[in-house]
Amino acid sequence: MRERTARLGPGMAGDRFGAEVLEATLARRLAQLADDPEVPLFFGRIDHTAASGGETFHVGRRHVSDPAGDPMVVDWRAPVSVPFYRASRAEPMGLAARRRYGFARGVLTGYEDEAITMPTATPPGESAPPGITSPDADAPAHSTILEAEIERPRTGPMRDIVATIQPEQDVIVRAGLDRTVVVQGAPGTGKTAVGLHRAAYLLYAHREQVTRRGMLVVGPNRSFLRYIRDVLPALGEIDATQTTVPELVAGHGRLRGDEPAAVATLKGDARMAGVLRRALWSHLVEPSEPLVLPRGSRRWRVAAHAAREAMVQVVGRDPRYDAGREQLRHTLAHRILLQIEASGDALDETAWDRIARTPAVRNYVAELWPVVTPAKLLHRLLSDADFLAAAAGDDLTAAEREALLWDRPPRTPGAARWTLADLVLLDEIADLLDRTTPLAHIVADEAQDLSAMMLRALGRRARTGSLTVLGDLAQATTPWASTSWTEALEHLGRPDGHVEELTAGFRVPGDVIDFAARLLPHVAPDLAPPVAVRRSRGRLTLTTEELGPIVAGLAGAEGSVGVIVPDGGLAAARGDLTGAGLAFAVVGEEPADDDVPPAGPGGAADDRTEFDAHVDLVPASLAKGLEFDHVVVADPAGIVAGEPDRTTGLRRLYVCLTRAVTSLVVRHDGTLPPELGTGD
Ligand SMILES: Nc1ncnc2c1ncn2[C@@H]1O[C@H](COP(=O)(O)OP(=O)(O)OP(=O)(O)O)[C@@H](O)[C@H]1O
Repeated sequence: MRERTARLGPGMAGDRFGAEVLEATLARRLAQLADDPEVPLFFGRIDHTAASGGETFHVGRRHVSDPAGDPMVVDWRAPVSVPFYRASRAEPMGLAARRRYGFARGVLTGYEDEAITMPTATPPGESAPPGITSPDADAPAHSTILEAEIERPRTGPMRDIVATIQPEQDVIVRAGLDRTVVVQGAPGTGKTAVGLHRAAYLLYAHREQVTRRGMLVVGPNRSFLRYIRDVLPALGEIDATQTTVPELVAGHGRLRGDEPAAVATLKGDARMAGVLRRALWSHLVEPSEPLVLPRGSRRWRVAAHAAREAMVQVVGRDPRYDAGREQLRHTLAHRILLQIEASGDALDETAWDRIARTPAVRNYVAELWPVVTPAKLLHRLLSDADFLAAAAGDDLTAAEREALLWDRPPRTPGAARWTLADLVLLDEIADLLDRTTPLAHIVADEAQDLSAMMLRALGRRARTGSLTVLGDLAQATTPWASTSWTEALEHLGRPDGHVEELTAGFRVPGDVIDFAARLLPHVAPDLAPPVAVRRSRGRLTLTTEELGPIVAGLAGAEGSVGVIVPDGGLAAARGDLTGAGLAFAVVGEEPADDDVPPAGPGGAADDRTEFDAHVDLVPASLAKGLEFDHVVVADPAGIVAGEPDRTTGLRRLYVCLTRAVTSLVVRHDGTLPPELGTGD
């Protein structure tokens, strides 16, 4: 398929422009077909029963056809592939058997067959088809290939799970484009994986619409986006934009300021939406003078009361603020037009618009419906106590208004040191002025950490589309975090969205879960820990040994190593690891050239990420969403103390303790947070 595409050179096009367009299309197509030789094209096969047509399909990452154009591998997202993921002996979906292939670095290492339907079709005296083990109807299907995939030592950045998506995950992945879904799940239950596979599914199932209108994947920070960035391209999808909330609102101004958590929380409160709306619409001025339009020798007028009536009429249509101004100009122009026509003047069809554009109409309307910019409005709101009080009405207390006001207001909006919460407010104002262009779908990861106003910013970008919202309320570590998904759905403007829960833990082994779950009653009493599906119970070690030797002891381990430290302890830990002669990368810092090997065959130097290093040093605030084969959590008490309050601190620690796939070492100075209950 690649060769065929490459042969279709741009020479086929008629003219130069056509050639350029074709070249761009071919380059895209080639990029989509580009393959990692280590990633096999198929991973499964389904055999239908004779009664269901008896056909056999290989299932793979993408559709592959032979030179004659006949399908050799069907795309995992095609409807025909659904039984591969969902068929069971209880519900065979027409399958006789399912085959799973095992690969190691692109080399086929084995396969296993699972009989789905009892081979009743096999006539007596004949044996089952070769390779198909006779089913024991009562035994749960066990797959060593699936188990090996789950147990495999983790290295490098996140990989896709396309070969082993579980039935309950598949239901979410294939939810329709019109459905907004919240996925609540304990650490390691596959939320991120499911969200990315849903993105890939929607890009496939609604290709034209989703590519045209856009797909956005929103993650908590840049290093997390580097961690997941290979997953969609490995599934053949290069058309999703991966971003963070700060990047999403960066167009409104430069992020330059910081502020107390209480103020940021207040600015993130949903009540601010009403305050901004009232502040904006309070700019309308009641007309006191008539509109006078000189035309030739005559002067046409719209009386002040009639102009007022026109304004009320326009406002009643609930337009965006800027569109309302245009509508008012046209409504007033229409009134003049009627007068001119009544006087017997014949007007052509452009007259209405021409009148609306005259300086007299423009200037008159500009007085009544003044131009407002987001920055000017927010600057005034945060500087002018009376203006804020009027806009706030009963929504904010006097103390809250006091907290919102700047101590030393910048002289101009341009001089304001906007904080992240401010930029999100500017985004809300921009949408009140002019409708934000919506996208087809948004996947929002770690969404529990978003404020109501941030959720609104995402919701308006999916106004005519839908969202996949991923998160875990127990891992909320921002002061403005959600405490309920029902409320979050309200803020997203999707009260009808569904909340699904994933409970099977694919990452964290049993002993490590049991340890981390001691924190749950303190951080999220209503939530249960994941149920580990890993067979290995994992290794858990509590120690007071020095950090350098601990990590040195793991340097020869097969999988990746993550050393999680309090943000404030990063410099010291860096010294410890360097002192122990270890090579490592730091999460959040773009790696230097010689820190990590090139990323895969043909990977350019700037393709490397910190996750290509064997050992990663991780500030606790960036641990969320990541996983490592071996994890060392240094100074748990320091991690808890690094947060503004104890609950947030314990949640941060819960996040850090749940990053390990194989082993967890907790390194402390002799005292552990009492909530870990290690006193016994
Ligand atoms: N069906 C599956 N088959 C194999 N591996 C899976 C499956 N589902 C999830 N995993 C693996 O489990 C690990 C955790 O997945 P993921 O990071 O998506 O979980 P999460 O719920 O987002 O975790 P967190 O709450 O910590 O962010 C990953 O290594 C992922 O590949």
